[in-house]
Amino acid sequence: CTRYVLVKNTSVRQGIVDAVQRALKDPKVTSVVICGQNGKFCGGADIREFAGPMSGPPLVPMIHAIEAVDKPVAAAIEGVALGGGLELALGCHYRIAHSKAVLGLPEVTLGLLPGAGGSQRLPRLIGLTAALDLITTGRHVSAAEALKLGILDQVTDNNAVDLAVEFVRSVAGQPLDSRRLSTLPCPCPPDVDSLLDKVMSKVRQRSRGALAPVACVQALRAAASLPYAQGMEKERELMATLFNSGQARALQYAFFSQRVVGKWSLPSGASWDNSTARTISKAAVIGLGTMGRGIVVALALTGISVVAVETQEKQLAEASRVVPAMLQREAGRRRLATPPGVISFSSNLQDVSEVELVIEAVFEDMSLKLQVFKHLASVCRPGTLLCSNTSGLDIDQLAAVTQSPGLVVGMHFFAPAHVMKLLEVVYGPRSSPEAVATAMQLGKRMGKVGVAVGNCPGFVGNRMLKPYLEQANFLLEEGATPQQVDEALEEFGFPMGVFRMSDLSGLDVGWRIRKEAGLTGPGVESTRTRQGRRYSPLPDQMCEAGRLGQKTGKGWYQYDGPGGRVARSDPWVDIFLETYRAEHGLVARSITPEEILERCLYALINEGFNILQDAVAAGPEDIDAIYVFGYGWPRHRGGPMFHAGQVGLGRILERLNHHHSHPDVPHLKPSTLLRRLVAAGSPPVQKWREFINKERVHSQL
Ligand SMILES: C[C@H](O)[C@H](C)C(=O)SCCNC(=O)CCNC(=O)[C@H](O)C(C)(C)COP(=O)([O-])OP(=O)([O-])OC[C@H]1O[C@@H](n2cnc3c(N)ncnc32)[C@H](O)[C@@H]1OP(=O)([O-])[O-]
Repeated sequence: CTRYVLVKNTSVRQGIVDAVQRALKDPKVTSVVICGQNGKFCGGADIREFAGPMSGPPLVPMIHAIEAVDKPVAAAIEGVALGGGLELALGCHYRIAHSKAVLGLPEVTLGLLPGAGGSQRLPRLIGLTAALDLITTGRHVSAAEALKLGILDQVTDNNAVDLAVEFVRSVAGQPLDSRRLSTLPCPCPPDVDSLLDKVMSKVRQRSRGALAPVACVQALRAAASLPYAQGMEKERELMATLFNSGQARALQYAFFSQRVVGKWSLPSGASWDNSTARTISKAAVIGLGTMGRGIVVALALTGISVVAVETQEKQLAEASRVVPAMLQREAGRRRLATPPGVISFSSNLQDVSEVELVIEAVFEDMSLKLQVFKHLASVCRPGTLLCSNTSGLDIDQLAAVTQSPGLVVGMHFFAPAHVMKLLEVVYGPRSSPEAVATAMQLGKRMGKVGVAVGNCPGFVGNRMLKPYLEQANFLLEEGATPQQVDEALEEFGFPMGVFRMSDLSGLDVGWRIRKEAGLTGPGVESTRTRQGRRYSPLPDQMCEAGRLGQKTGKGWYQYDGPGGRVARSDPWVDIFLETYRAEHGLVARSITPEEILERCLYALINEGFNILQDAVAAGPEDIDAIYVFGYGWPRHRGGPMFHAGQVGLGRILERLNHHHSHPDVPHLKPSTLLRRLVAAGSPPVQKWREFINKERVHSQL
């Protein structure tokens, strides 16, 4: 028996072909074990190879060659068997794994489908129903689940390679026909067509407009209805369609962006690889409203002990009841490796004197936050990191009231804080690299996608949201309905349009921010130009009419009472808009979905370019990760900045100029950076960082 250690990408394929050939020719070899290196079987194809021509032997015939071998071949799976890695294992006659191994066919998350026979072999092994679940979701399964499903033959806590060697020796000489998956029928339920139709409508609904999940179902339909060879032809056709699609490129960009943002850097030169993070074991959360409770749970899930402080007795009593249940539910769902941290509840800020990090999550009111930070500065021991969950207020102003401004950063969570993956880590000019590194590391421990961003009103996500919402409101003034705007955005791929989203989060959230900014409220003149910019008072008037969204049963839509979830159009809103337009002499015009997307999305993208220009985000990947993980941007479109590259920067610039030139559609003045990139020939999004850094060096010279 010969062990062949393999590594990923072209050299893997060549190595396997050579090894199998040698094994076949060598009469002393009775059986073969294929294993990985350094405790990792194979993570699948090298995604970086997709951009260029594939070299080396193709995967499909290589796996067929293995399956056809007349000596038993076992895959010894440690670490991961994902994508092409699992497809390789499915071509083997047996599969043995370590109990900690993870398996899956995640191609759909990259805009692809299992293109090396996985869509045809897996359903023949575990049945159509189970294969539909794994392939259309791309989810990973543990070794235990894989054993239960029938993917694995044995699982061990000991050395999987040794067990595979012993096992495959024991079956040497036995017939292999029943082990060659491509020769087996595909086990299907009696109502196979209705199952496939049901799954097809589910995947279409789950990620609207995404191509890969639909193709996965089509490939599995082929597995269920065609002979293997024809099924493989169908898989090849579908893969060819997906491989060069914009969605595949967008999803592969999103895969790498999620990792790029972890390699953060600050304008000061501090970065992930030259800064030291402090490991936190005791933390505190101040303010136990919805966000504070979620943050307490997110921290405790990492094993950190948490002091949860709320000065309002009623709020504290409710949190003391609700939070443990939230923690128990979430801990059960995640099968934690370490037990959750202990949570203690208190109404006394003095009780945070021994913690290493505090996250303030009180009401979004600067005077209140300043009070809390002043108090914390006097209570906490020196060296304690003080973080704020503010969604856009000035971090540096908070830092200024403490003795150690270097230890103040923003940790902006997104509701629900224990579920949403995005975390904006906001550094002020005085934030130390240690504070940023510690917050980023803590975010990673919480399973978040942490993005380091600069301190400005709204930081990155909410700063871009502002012009996006403005344009949506302007479109209502000009003749659109909330349904039309939402439908255009949902057709683009957002799970919820902007007005449905406002109803969900509550119209009063934005109203409070605009009042805090002096844009509306008692004593502010109700004109359509405020602070020098066109302003739409529509949302304010909705709030003044008590229409706050789902919480009041009425907002841009109507619901079955307060807390209702099902949005229905409301004639009251149509009359409200008609009356408003008449009052202001506005004549409604018909507005196309294309204009809605241009006005909303290009306004958002343009602000993204301004953010890059201001160095508030280090690169387009940071902005795209923020929008994919925090704002529902469809992942199969990569993110706003990636999308801009796909539309064409010249086109974006031309449309912004077109709309900006219209006297009644201001604020779409193209960003200088956008203009510079177009003038430089519109480099691909992966090159923008270089361009920005080079520009910055020139501008400082
Ligand atoms: C024919 C076939 O049908 C089709 C066509 C395919 O097979 S398509 C491909 C299918 N395979 C996948 O989808 C697996 C994708 N990878 C993962 O899920 C995870 O990586 C991991 C395996 C579970 C490990 O997680 P990790 O947390 O320990 O490390 P990491 O931080 O994620 O990754 C560590 C480093 O490795 C890089 N990396 C990981 N997987 C990669 C891949 N498949 N290709 C290229 N680079 C990869 C990653 O960018 C990072 O780089 P850098 O930032 O260090 O420069």
